Amino acid sequence: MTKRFHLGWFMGFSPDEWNEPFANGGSPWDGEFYVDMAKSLERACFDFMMVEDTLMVSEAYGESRDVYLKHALMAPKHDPAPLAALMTAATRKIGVVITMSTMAYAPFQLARLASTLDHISGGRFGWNIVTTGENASAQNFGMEELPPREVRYEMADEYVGLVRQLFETWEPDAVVMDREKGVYADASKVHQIDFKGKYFRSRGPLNTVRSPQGRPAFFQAGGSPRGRDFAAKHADVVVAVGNGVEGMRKYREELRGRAEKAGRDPDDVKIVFCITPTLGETEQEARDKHERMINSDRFIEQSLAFIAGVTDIDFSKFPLDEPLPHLTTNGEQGSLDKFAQWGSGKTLRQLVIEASGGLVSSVELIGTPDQVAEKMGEVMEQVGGDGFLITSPSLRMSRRYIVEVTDGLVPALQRRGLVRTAYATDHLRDTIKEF
Ligand SMILES: Cc1cc2nc3c(=O)[nH]c(=O)nc-3n(C[C@H](O)[C@H](O)[C@H](O)COP(=O)(O)O)c2cc1C
Repeated sequence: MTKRFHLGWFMGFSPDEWNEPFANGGSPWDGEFYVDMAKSLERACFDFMMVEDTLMVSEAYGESRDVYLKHALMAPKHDPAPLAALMTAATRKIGVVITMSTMAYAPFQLARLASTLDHISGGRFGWNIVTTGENASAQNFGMEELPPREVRYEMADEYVGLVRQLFETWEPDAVVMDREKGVYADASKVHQIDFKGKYFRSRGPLNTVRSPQGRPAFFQAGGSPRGRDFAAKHADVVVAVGNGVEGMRKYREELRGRAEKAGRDPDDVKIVFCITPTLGETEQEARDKHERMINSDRFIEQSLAFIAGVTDIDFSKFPLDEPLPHLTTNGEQGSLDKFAQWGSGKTLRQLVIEASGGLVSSVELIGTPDQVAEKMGEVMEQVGGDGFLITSPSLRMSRRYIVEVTDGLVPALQRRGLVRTAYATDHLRDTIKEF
């Protein structure tokens, strides 16, 4: 039997497509657009959707907010937690994962919110653990600048240790609702933790009932060696942008090795790779679409502003037709490395065109649904697993693109036995572990 792989979708509570011929409106703030999307993805049996998040209006490109606001790039971006509640209320099986930064929430507050959302979703909630990589975000939370990556992950390790303990403060049978004795919860089964770490303290217990999954599914995207160790230690699902098939295979092997060193069964850590398929009724139509996108006026500016936003490097300073000098960042080094192709001698313009649409594609997938499905199957076989995280090539969602995937690509994958055709379990962590 063909080995199946997992499908997730990566999106943000950001403006949907607003100025293209098949735009939807650009003001999805009541959540309805994304609720519809969640229903469509559930119909297509996606394992989960993951809502990204950042906490600033960037000024990284050209030291100004202008480009970001002009293109609605990385801002506006609304809070994913209430959206998660709406999306799960409208669905029954699909997992909903939101990004919350260890910099932004007090551990108790995050544990409480995650527990509440796990209840509302009936056990389908996931937390994408990020440490935040931009100074502008840190400054919104009262810091002068972002702590160095090593410190951020040291803090995050302690943070996750603490919230894990908070999730355990209510034993599974703590709520007894004994009418005769008039007891709602058995106090002997609700525990204080008195956590005193280097960075965080919390007394506990949590004031929410133990959630259906006990704790949410943990997602993470470690790119640096330190980040990968963190992912290998904590994550149920690691999301990554691979550098071609070989890069994906190596990343997965390496991460599984780290998980084993951390004392985990590597099969308990699923690795899913970002892709941005471009689909058409014919291969030529798909290629034309792709060409139109990369040759549009705004493409280069948007791509550079995006990579500037996640690396805190001002890409407006570099000439477009010369190679980049070697650069490092306290932000997303992995995204920078993938984008810059160090040593290739390529000009900045060539790099942008090759990154083709948001820097988040692990392999190029352009063609008819059948062609792309076939290639996805081949790639997964070579990589070894465990799935893909789809996002749109323009990083904007449109109903048209969602339908191309749910009614074109997914059925083509299902016909090949490569993805699920039904949900077997109710909880997100079980869905992820099913294969
Ligand atoms: C697919 C993917 C999604 C990510 N989503 C977010 C996000 O929503 N918010 C955020 O602050 N960082 C996000 N990141 C950044 C990661 O959390 C991480 O910082 C990055 O991969 C670099 O790794 P490092 O922290 O080990 O340097 C994402 C990364 C990837 C690859």
